[in-house]
Amino acid sequence: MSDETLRSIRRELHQIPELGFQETKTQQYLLDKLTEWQTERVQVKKWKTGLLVRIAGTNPKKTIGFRSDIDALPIKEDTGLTFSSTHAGRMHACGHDFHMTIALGSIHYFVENPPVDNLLFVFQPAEEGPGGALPMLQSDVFQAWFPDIIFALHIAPELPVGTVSSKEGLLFANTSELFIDFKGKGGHAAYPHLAKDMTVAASQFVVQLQQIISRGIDPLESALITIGKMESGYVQNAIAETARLEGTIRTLSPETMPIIKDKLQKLMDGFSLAYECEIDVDYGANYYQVYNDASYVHLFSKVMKENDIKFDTAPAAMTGEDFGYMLKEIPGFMFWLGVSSPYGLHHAQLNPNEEALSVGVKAVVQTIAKLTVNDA
Ligand SMILES: CC(=O)N[C@@H](CCC[C@H](N)C(=O)O)C(=O)O
Repeated sequence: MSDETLRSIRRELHQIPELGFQETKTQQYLLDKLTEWQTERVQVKKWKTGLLVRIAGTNPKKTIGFRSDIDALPIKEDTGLTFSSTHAGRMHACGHDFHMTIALGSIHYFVENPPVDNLLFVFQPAEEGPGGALPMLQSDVFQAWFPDIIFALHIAPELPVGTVSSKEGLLFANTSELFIDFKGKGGHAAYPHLAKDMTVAASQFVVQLQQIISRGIDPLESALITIGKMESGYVQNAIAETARLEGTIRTLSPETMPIIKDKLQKLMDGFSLAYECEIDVDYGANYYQVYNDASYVHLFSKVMKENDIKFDTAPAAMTGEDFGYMLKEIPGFMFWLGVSSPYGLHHAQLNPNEEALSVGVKAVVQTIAKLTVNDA
C-alpha cells in the first residue's frame, strides 16, 4: 500500500474518534475497507464494536495474531490540523488511528501476498477503558480462531521515526482506575461551621494520598497515583456538598496494587471521620501488566536490524495496556513504534509523524514473515 493511501486512511480514522464500546463508525469504516479487498482467504467476524479478521494461510502450521486497539479518548483536540476530529471532545490522542492503519496496511499486504501460516488481525475496542481485551479474549469468536502467537505495537512520540523499541519481560505496568466520591453537607459560603466542605476534604485528600507512595511503598517498587480530574460544588458562593476525584493507580508488580488499595481504604476511613463525610471508592477497570516473551523480543530485534529499522531496548513504562491479558494467555510481545511528536500521548496537540506508518507496516509484515519460518 502506498504511503499516500496509508496517510489518507489514517486521516479518515483520525476524524472519527469514538470512546470504548461506542466505536460503531470506526467498525463500519474498517468493514468497508476490508470489503474492498475481500478474497476467499479473508473471513471477518464482529465482536461488539470490534472485529476479528482471519486470513487463511497457504500451508498453515500455526496462527499468528496481531492486535490493534480502536478506541479514542475524551480529549478536545487542539492540533489545528485540517483533518482534526469531527467528534466534539473526542480525540485519537493515543495513536490508535495509527495502530488501525498499520493493521489495515498489513492486511492489504497479505491479501496481495497470501501468507503461509494463518493470520488473525484483532481490532479491539475499549483499550482506554473499560477494557475490551479480556472479554474479547474470552469470547467464542476469539476462542474459535485462537492464535498461537500474538503481538501488538504502540506509538512512541519520544522516539524518532525509523526506530522501534521493546524489552524482554515487563514492559507496561499493572493499572487500576480510581474514582472517589465525597458526600458532606452543603451550605452558604459565609457559614462554613454549619456545613461539611467537600472541596476542602477532597483537596486535602489529593495531597495526602501521594504519601501512600512516598511513605507506604518500598522505594525499590515503582508505583504511582495520578488524579487526572477533580470536581466539586456548583457555584462560587456555596459550600460544596459533593466532590469527585478520578485517577489511576500504576504498579510495576501485581503484588503492590492491593497494598496501595488497602492504604487508600485506611486513608478514606480517616478522612470520613475527620471531615464528617461519606467516601465511596470504585476501582473501575484494572489491567494486568504487559509481559513480553524474551525469545520473541529477541527475534523481533533481529528482524528489525535485517530491515534497516533501528531497534532500541526500551525501559519499562508506567503506561497500562489491556493487551497484557492477551499476553498472559498467548506467547508474544509488544513494541513501541517511533513517531517523533513534540507532544506526548494523551496530549491535545499530539501529532505523530505519518512517515512512521510505512515503518509500522514493514515491522509488522516482516515480523510475521519471520515468525512463519522461525518459531523463536
Ligand atoms: C497506552 C496507554 O496510554 N494506555 C492507557 C490505559 C488506561 C487504562 C485505564 N483507563 C487507567 O487509567 O487505569 C494508560 O493510561 O496508560
